[in-house]
Amino acid sequence: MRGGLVASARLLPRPLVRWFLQRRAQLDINENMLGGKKVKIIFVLGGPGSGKGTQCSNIVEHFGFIHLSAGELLRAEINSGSENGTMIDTIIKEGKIVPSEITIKLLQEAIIKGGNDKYIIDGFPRNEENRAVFESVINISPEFVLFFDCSEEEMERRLLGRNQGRSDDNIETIRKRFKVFVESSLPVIEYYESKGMVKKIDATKPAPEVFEDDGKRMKFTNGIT
Ligand SMILES: Nc1ncnc2c1ncn2[C@@H]1O[C@H](COP(=O)(O)OP(=O)(O)OP(=O)(O)O)[C@@H](O)[C@H]1O
Ligand SMILES: O=c1ccn([C@@H]2O[C@H](COP(=O)(O)O)[C@@H](O)[C@H]2O)c(=O)[nH]1
Ligand SMILES: [Mg+2]
Repeated sequence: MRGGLVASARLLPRPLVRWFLQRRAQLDINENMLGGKKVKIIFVLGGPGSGKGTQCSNIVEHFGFIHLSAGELLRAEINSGSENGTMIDTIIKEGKIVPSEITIKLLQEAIIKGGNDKYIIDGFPRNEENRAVFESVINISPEFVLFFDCSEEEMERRLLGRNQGRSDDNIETIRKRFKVFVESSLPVIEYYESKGMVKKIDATKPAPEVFEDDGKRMKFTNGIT
């Protein structure tokens, strides 16, 4: 295990540290191994409405990754009638961030179930605690991080026009999500930037151009096969 566990443990309440340590033991997690599989992970970050989900579908279609959207997993958890459903629903409507142990457990289970070794994780980690816990306790580092850079004006326009019945696609929640993105999620991107792991994508352009970018689609996978 890398030294990061000590740092991330300091960020966490004691019962949470205990919970994660038990899970590590149960799942026999080693460096970039989960459930006996060696996995490669790309994180996809960017503001609400920057087009992460849209481009992840393209990446799946063209490059054979499994797409895991943390937000979709949380919405599925609400719809499953789970005991945490009401709490997750309230947090999403407030544009806040769900506790790490809930999101990471859902991601872990999805990776273990997934019949693949390449995962593109969309919308996670959302804050420094998410990042530190995932990397140190789950012990998987991303190969790199895609950052979808888009203006708030354009993201707001897209979200208000999304029309998929999401409870957070309203102007009050959108404004709260922008604030949370700047205060909590940008520091995660800055952390990876300081390690030279971020590929910045100009996400303001129309969707086909974001993916094609003069035919350089491979920027999305950095040659991972
Ligand atoms: N490049 C683009 N230009 C215009 N509209 C776009 C573009 N990319 C995505 N959209 C549209 O904007 C809306 C938001 O896109 P998408 O759901 O992919 O964003 P997201 O980053 O996953 O958002 P969230 O964080 O809220 O899940 C959708 O209606 C989508 O069709
Ligand atoms: O890691 C995560 C991912 C998402 N959330 C909550 O869900 C909503 C919607 O997420 P999308 O990625 O935009 O679908 C987000 O605003 C958070 O409230 C989370 O808490 N943690
Ligand atoms: Mg999305």
